[in-house]
Amino acid sequence: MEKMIYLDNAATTKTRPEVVEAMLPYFTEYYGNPSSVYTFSSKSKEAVTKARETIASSIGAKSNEIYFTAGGSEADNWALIAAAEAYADKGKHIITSKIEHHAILHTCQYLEKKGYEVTYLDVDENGVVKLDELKKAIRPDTILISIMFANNEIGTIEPVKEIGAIAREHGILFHTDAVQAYGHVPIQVDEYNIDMMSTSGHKLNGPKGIGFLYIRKGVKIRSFIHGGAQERKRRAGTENVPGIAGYAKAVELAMADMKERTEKERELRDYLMEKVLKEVPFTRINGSRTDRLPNNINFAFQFIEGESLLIKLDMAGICGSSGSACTSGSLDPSHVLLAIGLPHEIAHGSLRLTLSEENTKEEMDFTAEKIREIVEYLRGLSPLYEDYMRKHSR
Ligand SMILES: Cc1ncc(COP(=O)(O)O)c(C=O)c1O
Ligand code: FES
Repeated sequence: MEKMIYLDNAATTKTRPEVVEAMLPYFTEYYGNPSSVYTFSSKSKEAVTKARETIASSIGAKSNEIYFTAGGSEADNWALIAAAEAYADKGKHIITSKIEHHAILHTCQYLEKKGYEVTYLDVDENGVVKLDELKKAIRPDTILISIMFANNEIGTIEPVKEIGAIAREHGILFHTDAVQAYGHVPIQVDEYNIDMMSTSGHKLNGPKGIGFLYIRKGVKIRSFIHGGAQERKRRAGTENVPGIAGYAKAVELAMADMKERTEKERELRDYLMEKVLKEVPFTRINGSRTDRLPNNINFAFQFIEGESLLIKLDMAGICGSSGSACTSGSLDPSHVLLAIGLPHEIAHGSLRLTLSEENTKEEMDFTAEKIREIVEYLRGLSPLYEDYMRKHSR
């Protein structure tokens, strides 16, 4: 393969070699089932115990508040469904936002079919949840508030601390989907009043198919997968020992170098963003310019289709992602871009680039140059652009 420039780290990240290294013994050497009684399996059990400690301490939690899952989607499903069931006697109203990941939105729709009521909060033009709307939405029968820590498309970081405080003040459970934020921004569950939190290993250079749900001690929440007694009887199934060991390694590394890593990403990100904004007319940035994940860029290029841009970028060896949905078989653009008020035609011309510390300035220069060339080319084919230019050149 020719040189590839990977700018889709919000989709998934490269597993660090140290992570793979940490996983290997649990496939071939210490493959015992952690639940078995013989001494041989104590190595696997020990790995899970240690991993739980490492992970718990990264968010200021206790080990027995960490429940391993098969990733972010499972943690989101579990948090919402099990909490809804456990607190149904108090009420059946849930508050979330319009820009959540589908793992939350589709679970909410499922709960609506089961007789729950869900309020989907609006966000402002930067994708920030409106706190006054949140306060107004709270009812005596509200049992759960679920708002993401940071958005996967536009990178906006939500006012989680304020949301947590509001939830606490009203005695309502607060869940946050921190899949995009964990390992990229510091998170302490007590400081933010978080009662439940979902994460996923493959978004912070860990393995795929492993995540955890943090559940604060005292929160009444039922088991989600029924069967054996694993995860304190709340999530049955033989533990994914290599995945868990790898996840803990990824967390350890991510916490150790978070500051330098994200500073480097931010610098490269701002360089690319400014360059493209300067060189490509009719371009805007979607999402907050200040409260934003350090590695996220989301451009909207007027008069073009994000999909065509992506395909052309791919031909140049650049991996990105678009806010458009035609790939998922729908003609609607992303629900996130519509929620921040972008008109359809602009939302269609969006491009998400998410960096890693492995990217270089040369890659940013190459990417900016390709974007400039391709956008110019695509606009040359666009009747809308031609129309606009004709009207405005008179
Ligand atoms: C905000 C958010 N929540 C949940 C998920 C789902 O995580 P997983 O792929 O581990 O199921 C993702 C992944 O894209 C995400 O970005
Ligand atoms: S054509 Fe792809 S989403 Fe619009």
